[in-house]
Amino acid sequence: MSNSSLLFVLIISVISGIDFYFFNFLIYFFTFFFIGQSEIISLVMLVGDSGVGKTCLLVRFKDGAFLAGSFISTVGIDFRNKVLNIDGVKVKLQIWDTAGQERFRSVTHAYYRDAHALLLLYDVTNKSSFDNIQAWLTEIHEYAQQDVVLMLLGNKADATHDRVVKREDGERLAKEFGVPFMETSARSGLNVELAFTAVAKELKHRSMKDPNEKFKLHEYVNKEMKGTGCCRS
Ligand SMILES: Nc1nc2c(ncn2[C@@H]2O[C@H](COP(=O)(O)OP(=O)(O)OP(=O)(O)O)[C@@H](O)[C@H]2O)c(=O)[nH]1
Repeated sequence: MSNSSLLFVLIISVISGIDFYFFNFLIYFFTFFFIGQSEIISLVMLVGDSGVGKTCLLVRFKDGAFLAGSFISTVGIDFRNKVLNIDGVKVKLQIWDTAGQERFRSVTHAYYRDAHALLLLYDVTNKSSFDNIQAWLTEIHEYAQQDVVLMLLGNKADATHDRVVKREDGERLAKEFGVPFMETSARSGLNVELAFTAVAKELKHRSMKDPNEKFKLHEYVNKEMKGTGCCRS
C-alpha cells in the first residue's frame, strides 16, 4: 500500500470519526490486500547458443548499457533482479542468464522447470545459432513447464552489414512454432525493454487471473512493434 493511500485512509477515518481499532483493522486489511496483490515474483531464463548476446541483453535491460569489449562466456548460470511496474503492480523479475556452451547444458537443464518464462535468442549474424533454435525448442519442451511463457528473439539487429538471417526467416520460424517474435539489439537497445515488459505483462496477467483483464502476448507484441516502426512480428 503506498504512503498516499495510507494517508488517504487516515484522513477519511479521522473525518468520519472512525474509532482507533476499526482504523487499525482498515490499515491491516488494505495493507494485506494491496501488498498481497502488488508483488509478483517471476523467474525468466535467457537461453540460446553461446555468443548470441544473452548477457549483453540482460545488462542492457538491467543497467541500460552495452557490454562492449572482449567476449567472456558465462560459466554455469548467473542472475540479476529487476522490478517492473506493470499497470500499478510490482513485478519482480529474477532473470537467469545461462551459459550457451554445450558443456554447461546439464546445469541449465536443472533450472528449466522453475522458469516461468523463457527468452530464446539467436544471433542474426550467425546462421548456426538460428538453425539450432529447433534443437533448443525440443530441449525446452522436454525440460520446461508445459505452460512456460516463451518468446523468440533475433538479437544483434544493429549489425546490418554482418546479417545473415533475414527478419522474415525469424518471423516464419516463430509462426511455425506459435511463439511471439521480435528482433532486438543489446548494442542499440532496440526492443530490449519491450521484450521483458511483454513477458512481465503476460506473467502478471496469469498470476492475477483477472477475468476482466484481457491480455494476449502475441497481440501486445504485434501492436507495440508496429509502434516502433521496426521489426514487426
Ligand atoms: N553488434 C552487437 N553485438 C552484440 C550484441 N549483443 C552482444 N553482442 C556481442 O556478442 C558477443 C557475445 O555476447 P554475450 O552477451 O556475452 O553472449 P552470450 O549469449 O551471453 O554468450 P555465453 O555466455 O557464452 O552463452 C560479445 O562480444 C558482445 O559484445 C548486439 O546486440 N549487437
